[in-house]
Amino acid sequence: MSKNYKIAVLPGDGIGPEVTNESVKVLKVIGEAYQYNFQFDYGVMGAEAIYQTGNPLPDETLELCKNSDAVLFGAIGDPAFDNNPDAKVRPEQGLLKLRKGLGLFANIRPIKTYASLIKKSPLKREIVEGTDIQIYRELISGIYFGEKFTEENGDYAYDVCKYSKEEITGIAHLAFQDAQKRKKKLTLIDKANVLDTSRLWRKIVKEIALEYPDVKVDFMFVDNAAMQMILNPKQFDVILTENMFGDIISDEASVIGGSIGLLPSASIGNDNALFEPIHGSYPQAKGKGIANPIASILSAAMMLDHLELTQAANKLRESVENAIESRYVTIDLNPDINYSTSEVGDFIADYIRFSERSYYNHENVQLGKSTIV
Ligand SMILES: NC(=O)C1=CN([C@@H]2O[C@H](COP(=O)(O)OP(=O)(O)OC[C@H]3O[C@@H](n4cnc5c(N)ncnc54)[C@H](O)[C@@H]3O)[C@@H](O)[C@H]2O)C=CC1
Ligand SMILES: CC(C)CC(=O)C(=O)O
Ligand SMILES: [Mg+2]
Repeated sequence: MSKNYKIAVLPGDGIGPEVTNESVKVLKVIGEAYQYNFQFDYGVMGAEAIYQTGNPLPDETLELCKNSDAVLFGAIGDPAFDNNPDAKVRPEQGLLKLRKGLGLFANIRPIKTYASLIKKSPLKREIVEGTDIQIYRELISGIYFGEKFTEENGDYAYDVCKYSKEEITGIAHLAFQDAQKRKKKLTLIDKANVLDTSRLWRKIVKEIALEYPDVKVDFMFVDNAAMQMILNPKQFDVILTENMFGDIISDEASVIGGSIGLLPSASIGNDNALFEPIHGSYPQAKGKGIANPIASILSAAMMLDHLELTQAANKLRESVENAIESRYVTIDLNPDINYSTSEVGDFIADYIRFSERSYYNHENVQLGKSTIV
């Protein structure tokens, strides 16, 4: 009997719906090939939700997510709000409220390279080749969640950065446990020469490190880390950092692989999990069919890992690698060939179909007839 999984799908704004469509497309094929019953329930959020309901995260959307096995999220954001400093309600508030409401304290962002894309990076081959980093970004505290104030005359404003021991402890343990399975190195990125919150991070991470004696810990100021990330990214194994530093450092790290359109993430809490590309809504590309869907599809693979569907997760990653190595990619990675968002999704879906024997038999398709593999 096939197992049921309830997946909440929040496509969001800009390119969010286009890239999320491709993830749902490939997940449907995975479901058929491996006999998993994925039920996709859609929710509205972001600018789209503001236009429809006045609220960037309607209660029904949060409830839908809470009652699901996992959430697949696209992206939110709209220039109508970005260009209006007086907007009282913003799409981004919906995303922060969603992360907080689901208790998603750890955002995990893997950074890696693909052999055929090494030359797409603006950095030298010897710098990027073999990079393999896991960034653990705290996701529901820090300056994005502290109190805010703007004076009525608009001449004065502040955002407060706060952290508690509990908020640091949960994600730190996850990062140390991952480091134990990897190269056993953890770098805390902070600004402990200036910020009290960073000094708290250092103190707590040093205490927790005693429980993981096999993991080598080092500390790096974020300004230096920004430079080291593009000078010598291979020095990093697991990076642990607070919310805003992790946001910025991970976008910077996307130049190593060749495009931010490749980078997925998992946002993990005690009771819920959400999977999202690290990029935003890229509004300039909306509706053009040029957005790279791979960040979203690899986020779906992280979702399969989370659901303990490891074989399917590995198949999905293999299919993405096949598309990349076959140069079947969007314009950000190949301006000469330039496949569309949905063509890349189709290619990945077809690879799964044609490489899964059970699916062949099921569909009565003759083995060896594929033009794709
Ligand atoms: N998680 C989320 O929903 C996020 C939302 N945003 C929102 O998105 C909007 C746009 O923000 P930006 O700063 O321009 O960041 P962005 O990540 O949307 O785009 C920055 C640049 O990255 C590249 N890019 C992004 N996604 C791509 C994809 N799938 N394929 C190929 N290239 C891609 C494009 O060159 C683009 O100009 C804003 O409203 C912002 O608030 C920004 C970051 C995260
Ligand atoms: C729009 C922000 C709230 C989020 C962001 O940039 C991110 O999570 O990468
Ligand atoms: Mg970001």
